[in-house]
Amino acid sequence: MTKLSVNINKIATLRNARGGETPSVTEAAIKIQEFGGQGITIHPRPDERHITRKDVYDLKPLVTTEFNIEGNPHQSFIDMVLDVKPEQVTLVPDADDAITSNAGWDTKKHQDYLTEIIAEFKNAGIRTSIFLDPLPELVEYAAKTGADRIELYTEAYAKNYLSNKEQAIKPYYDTAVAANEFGLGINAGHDLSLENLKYFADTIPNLLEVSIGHALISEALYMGLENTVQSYLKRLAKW
Ligand SMILES: CC(=O)[C@@H](O)[C@H](O)COP(=O)(O)O
Ligand SMILES: NCC(=O)COP(=O)(O)O
Repeated sequence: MTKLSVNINKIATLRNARGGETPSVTEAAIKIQEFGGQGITIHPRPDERHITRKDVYDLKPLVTTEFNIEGNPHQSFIDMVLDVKPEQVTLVPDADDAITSNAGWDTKKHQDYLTEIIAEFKNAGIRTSIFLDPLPELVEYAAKTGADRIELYTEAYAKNYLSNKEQAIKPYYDTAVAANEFGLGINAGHDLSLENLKYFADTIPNLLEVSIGHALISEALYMGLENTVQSYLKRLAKW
């Protein structure tokens, strides 16, 4: 079964546009879980452009499904995650000024660095996942860091899905096969949508979780949040 973790960064983006509490990030998390969402993902960035440190702490007691915190492991991020203790931390190597995440880790080059950080999270009982481009040759080094999972960075798949979905998914399939061989769990995310999700979930072997935000919150403007969450769950259902 592939779990749906809803990324609520965009709820915070909208809230921050007016500086008040509307729409409420905590209420969104509660509702998404009521509607069937199986996890809540956030990506607190150092400039707090959407999710703030306060949000992270406010959300912790309200996330009764699976709390996934994404981010570049600067010391302040590491300290916050160790303090909050979510179920999962996803390490993403994005520059502070990046508009959004735009690359996975070079796990060969950063193997020692990642190994050290991952050990800290593992000692605290937090599952670890490494954001990774669909490059099978990097999987071996991801496994050597001690990470529990990889998160496949799906922007390229989403971009090329409509023109040639078989070609678009090939590197992801190959990377997933390698991850299965090395005993790594597989998550995926970035630009997944109602349109491109089903083929991805049906093709990738042992896909454990997808985290989806931008498209889901955009689609919810027209379809409503409950209907949208449930439509995603249907795309992930195997029957
Ligand atoms: C790790 C990743 O792929 C992200 O999609 C990310 O969490 C989105 O961040 P923004 O919402 O800041 O674009
Ligand atoms: N890890 C990916 C994520 O949380 C959401 O990415 P997106 O759907 O906002 O592109």
